[in-house]
Amino acid sequence: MSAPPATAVTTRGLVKRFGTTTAVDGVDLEVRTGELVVLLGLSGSGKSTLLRCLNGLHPVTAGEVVVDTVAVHRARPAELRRLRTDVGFVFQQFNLIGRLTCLENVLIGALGRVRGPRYGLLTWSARHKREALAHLDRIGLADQADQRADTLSGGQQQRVALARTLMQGPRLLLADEPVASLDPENAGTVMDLLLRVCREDRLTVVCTLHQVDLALGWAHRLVGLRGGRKVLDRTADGVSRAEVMEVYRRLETATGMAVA
Ligand SMILES: Nc1ncnc2c1ncn2[C@@H]1O[C@H](COP(=O)(O)OP(=O)(O)OP(=O)(O)O)[C@@H](O)[C@H]1O
Repeated sequence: MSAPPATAVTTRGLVKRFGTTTAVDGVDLEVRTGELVVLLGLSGSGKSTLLRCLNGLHPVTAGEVVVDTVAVHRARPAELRRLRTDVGFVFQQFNLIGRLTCLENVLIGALGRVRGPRYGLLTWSARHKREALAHLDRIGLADQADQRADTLSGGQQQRVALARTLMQGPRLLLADEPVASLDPENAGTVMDLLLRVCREDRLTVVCTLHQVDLALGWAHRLVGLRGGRKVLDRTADGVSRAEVMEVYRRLETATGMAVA
């Protein structure tokens, strides 16, 4: 891809329905290149669905999604496959292959960039191995390169998962509750790393979180969803906690009952 445009992600009137459930309801969003945007909202407010619409994991029902210069909402399967090598995805559950070493797991991130399959460490070039080691070094786990992934702590596994995603060479990184299963210290370490790749690589990060304090501490911008609609879109600078907590105000139904 050529030089990235200043806007990394644009959605216009994005709607995603599952049967009769409207998960995302007319969301307009602009994410600038190099920004760390956190999506907040109650469980079921549409955060994960919105994230998955950005790389075409969920086809959209209506509206537009543009990532870099790719119109995701009308992309053909081959175009979507190409896009997904430019868009990394970090999941809550790490999804490492436990019996493989950390280095082998990170190398998997490069599969989209090489021709043909790879079976084991010996089939990777020295250049790829050096690159994978450099990513492990960056996340502070170079000395664990030869250790089986399933022997690491949750926090360490999530860092390896991040290194694997960086190995992909993405421009956009989508992270779906990347710290939900981590203790506060490890959660902070992972958020630090996400912010660092934003700053140093000008990588754009869109991340869902449940912890408002982490969002306030690390995000450049906060986007709040309620019932699939965008109800907050503010730079984190100067935003008050009370303002953010409004996102979590329960929806009032016609009968006065509170629902999420
Ligand atoms: N694959 C699916 N099929 C049917 N309904 C879905 C599907 N994925 C999400 N939904 C529904 O869409 C709505 C939004 O869900 P989504 O997972 O995006 O919310 P969320 O804000 O990410 O929630 P959480 O914080 O619990 O992960 C919910 O009502 C959910 O049940």
